[in-house]
Amino acid sequence: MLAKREFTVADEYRYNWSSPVRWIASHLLRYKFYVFGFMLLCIATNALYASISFLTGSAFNTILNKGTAISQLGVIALSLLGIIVCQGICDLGARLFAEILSKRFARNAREELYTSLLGKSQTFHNRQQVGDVMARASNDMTQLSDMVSPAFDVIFDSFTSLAINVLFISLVNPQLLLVPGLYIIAFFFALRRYSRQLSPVSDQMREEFGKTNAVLNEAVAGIEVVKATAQEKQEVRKFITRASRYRDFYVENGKIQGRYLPTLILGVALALAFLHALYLLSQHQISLGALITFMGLCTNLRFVTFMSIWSFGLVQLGISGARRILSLMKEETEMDENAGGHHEQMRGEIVFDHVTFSYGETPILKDISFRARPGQTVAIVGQTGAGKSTLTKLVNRIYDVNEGSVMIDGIDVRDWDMDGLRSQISTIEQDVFLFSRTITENIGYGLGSKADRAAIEAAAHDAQAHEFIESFPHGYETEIGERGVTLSGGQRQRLAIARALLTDPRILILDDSTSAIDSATEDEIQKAIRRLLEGRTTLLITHRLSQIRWADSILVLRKGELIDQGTHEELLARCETYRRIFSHYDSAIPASASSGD
Ligand SMILES: Nc1ncnc2c1ncn2[C@@H]1O[C@H](COP(=O)(O)OP(=O)(O)OP(=O)(O)O)[C@@H](O)[C@H]1O
Repeated sequence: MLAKREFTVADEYRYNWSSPVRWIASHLLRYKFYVFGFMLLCIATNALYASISFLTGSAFNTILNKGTAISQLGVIALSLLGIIVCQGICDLGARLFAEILSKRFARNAREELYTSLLGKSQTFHNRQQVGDVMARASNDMTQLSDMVSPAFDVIFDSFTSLAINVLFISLVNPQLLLVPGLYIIAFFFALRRYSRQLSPVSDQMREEFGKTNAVLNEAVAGIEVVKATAQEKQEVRKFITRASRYRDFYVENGKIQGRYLPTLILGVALALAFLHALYLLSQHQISLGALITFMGLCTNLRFVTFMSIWSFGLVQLGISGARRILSLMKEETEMDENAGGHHEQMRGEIVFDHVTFSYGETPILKDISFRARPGQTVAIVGQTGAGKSTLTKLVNRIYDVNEGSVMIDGIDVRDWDMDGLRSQISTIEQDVFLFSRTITENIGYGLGSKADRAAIEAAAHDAQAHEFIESFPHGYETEIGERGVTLSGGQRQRLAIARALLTDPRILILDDSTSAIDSATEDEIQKAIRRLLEGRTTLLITHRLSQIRWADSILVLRKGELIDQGTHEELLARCETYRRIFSHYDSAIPASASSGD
């Protein structure tokens, strides 16, 4: 388990992460009853199956032994029937237990990965390709499930069958063990070589599959750009290149399977075993019935031989999948939920004390210091790329500072309980994210199941969203398309404002929040925003002059440095950069909006 996580689930089951195999074992051993039940049922199935050959041999001996009564044959036939029925029941139980184990394993591993991803920092998620993460969460998970059932199931079953058949052969006549013994030694060496050859190819296959998925995911997510720039051919080429690499490893995998030696060795072994048994028969060391039993038991060795080709292939793919899932979960994350940290109702004072921050090598924010008192609105202005959005992301710890500190109510944000901190800060970003759920669920998202319908409608009213929501045929129950594509930019932002109003945060971060709203609704939106800001400390990034003017204080950023701060009038009077930005914003504002300022 990782030392740092942003999110944990109460009473979480701890699995062993020290290696992929141990991780798999710890998942399976969570259900010991099913694991041992499966093993016992497999052993019973195989013992019963092997005894069929035994009884067939005794039937031959009975027939050849002229003095015996026909009733003895009847007893053997009835015993065979009973054995077959019992074997069928045990077989059914073993398969059922294996299936239960496989599905529970996949379900628990999915849950573990999902929880782990939710607990990772934003920096971690910035590093990942969504398509690759999805491939791990879906396809690699399926490989895990297939590895347990049918692969493990068949492997355990076939190796139990091997052991029991060998045991039964030794009961017929220990001398008969010679050829099967030599075969088993050769089989194990060949199998070890096969697994070693297969392992790197399986790893590469899973890796290539993830990359192919990432290319596909990116093209589908950016389909508008692909179409608008007529780059379908380029995307197809990229995809084919990736898919061909995956195919090459798939073919390589097939070649290794094709070179699987034990099937050939088994053919030779069966012929030698027959010769050996004939020799022993000619020496009167075994009966004809024993020879038939022996050959029946030898033929059962085919099962383990043939099944190993694909079952070991599936196991290798499962282990490769487990390795990829585990490596994602084990990747260190920078932040911790800090459970037990400072947690109380915020007043809303924000202090930046000599803050320096960088995403990589180059500092994006340099030595920033300012104070926002509770309830104040602080606007942040600066050219594009100056670091305005980055600065706001340090307040709710999307990222942590490199130097200096960000304090809320006098406590460093790193000492706050993560949940307590984030639940009292709301952000409305430039690119509002909505879930493909109903409007009610989207507005109530920040409160989870606690949101009631009346409060949601009141928030929508205040955000000037009620009217357009009601105009939809399903009103508040309208399903929003993925990422909110079925709504206009302005509608998305009003839903975001409603969401923020509902959570009633002490601190609000508004990042260019009204830029997509047309001038006709501008006045109403201004009202909604004023209501939203009332009594909350707000960090405001906007191109709206009217909003900048309301601000109690304005920070002027240039290339990550805070070059001045003060009120609109103060800055107009003394800050050349502010005047320049201000004149730029002014000209960017439509005439109707400007006149309202
Ligand atoms: N996740 C990230 N990883 C690496 N660099 C980033 C990341 N996000 C932003 N940057 C870089 O940080 C710098 C500041 O970006 P930021 O988004 O804070 O600027 P901004 O002032 O808000 O710009 P805009 O007004 O265009 O939104 C930019 O140079 C940008 O390239």
